[in-house]
Amino acid sequence: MSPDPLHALGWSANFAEAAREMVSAAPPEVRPQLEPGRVARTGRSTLQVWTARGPEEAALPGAFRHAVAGGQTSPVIGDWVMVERRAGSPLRVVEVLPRRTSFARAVQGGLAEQVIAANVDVVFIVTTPDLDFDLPRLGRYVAAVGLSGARPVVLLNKADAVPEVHSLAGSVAALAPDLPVHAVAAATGQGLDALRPYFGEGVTVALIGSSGVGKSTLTNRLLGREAAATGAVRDQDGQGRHTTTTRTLYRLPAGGLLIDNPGLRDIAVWDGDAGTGSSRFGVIEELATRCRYRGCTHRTEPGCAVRRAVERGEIGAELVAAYTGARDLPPRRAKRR
Ligand SMILES: Nc1nc2c(ncn2[C@@H]2O[C@H](COP(=O)(O)OP(=O)(O)OP(=O)(O)O)[C@@H](O)[C@H]2O)c(=O)[nH]1
Ligand SMILES: [Zn+2]
Repeated sequence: MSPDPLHALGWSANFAEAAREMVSAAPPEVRPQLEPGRVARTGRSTLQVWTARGPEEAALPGAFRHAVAGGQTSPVIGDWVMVERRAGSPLRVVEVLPRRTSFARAVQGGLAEQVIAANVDVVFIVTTPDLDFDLPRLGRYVAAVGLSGARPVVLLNKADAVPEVHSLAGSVAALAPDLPVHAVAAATGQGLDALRPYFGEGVTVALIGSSGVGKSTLTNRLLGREAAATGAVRDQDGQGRHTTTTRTLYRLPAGGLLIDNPGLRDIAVWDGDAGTGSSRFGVIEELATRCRYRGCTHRTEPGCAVRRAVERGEIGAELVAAYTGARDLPPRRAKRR
């Protein structure tokens, strides 16, 4: 298998290492049947995965669907999974490789987390001054994106129709150090050339922003085709508030990948918990599923995946301190998994 098609999909050394470990832990007769693929679309019992051969359907065994605490991680869009290819049977998902970044939102009133997208490198936070523009809230989204592990970039859209776009760029850029801000008009293409450099080979970009800011228009512009239904279409077919219903990973003609996902794109789902609640800790909770002990406090236990991530510089020690401080419960006896 040539590695090149995978690199174009975002494959990197970390994933390769995790895949090697996984393969070497498998029974010898199974090893040659295992290969990686990237989740481009999720369904209930099947996924679309992109392997070195191209887009393929893969079966999702039940263990992934009824994932409970301590069970198998359920694949989400953007995940790298290992699939088993056996002659005469359909491709089958075997394992989800550790995520480099993950977006989660609180569900069940903050009691649980749902990961929406994985392995996103850059998030375009799309906003426009003609809608409910709120600088402090934008600042919270920027911070939340940073904590997820992705790089935040703000797009002030509708520059053709809303002149305030230009006067606001300065105050938006001041929200965080080195925060890129671009004034664009998705409808006319104005300013979009400045976005091309983000779409390097294998780089995954996701879009978030309130309804009506122009995410679908931007997606179509970047893809050069009508992939996502825009507001105008929605008004005609009279469907619900959001027109984009499939969770889709797109490949851009010039390289790079774009996730336009209804669960991710509406920043309202982050509201309220983006600054202080559990969503900023999604990365840690994801890592914690790989700690050796269930109930690991991420302080002194051996085999702690959270501390290992800090040591590797993958997450900040301050975030972990905030997290462990947030749940400073009486010590529980750690249970070996
Ligand atoms: N003037 C102007 N209008 C734009 C621009 N981009 C989008 N629009 C319009 O804004 C409306 C909403 O655009 P969409 O692309 O559907 O917005 P969306 O963010 O995908 O909205 P949801 O699907 O509801 O989340 C449409 O009528 C677009 O034509 C722009 O750059 N300039
Ligand atoms: Zn731990």
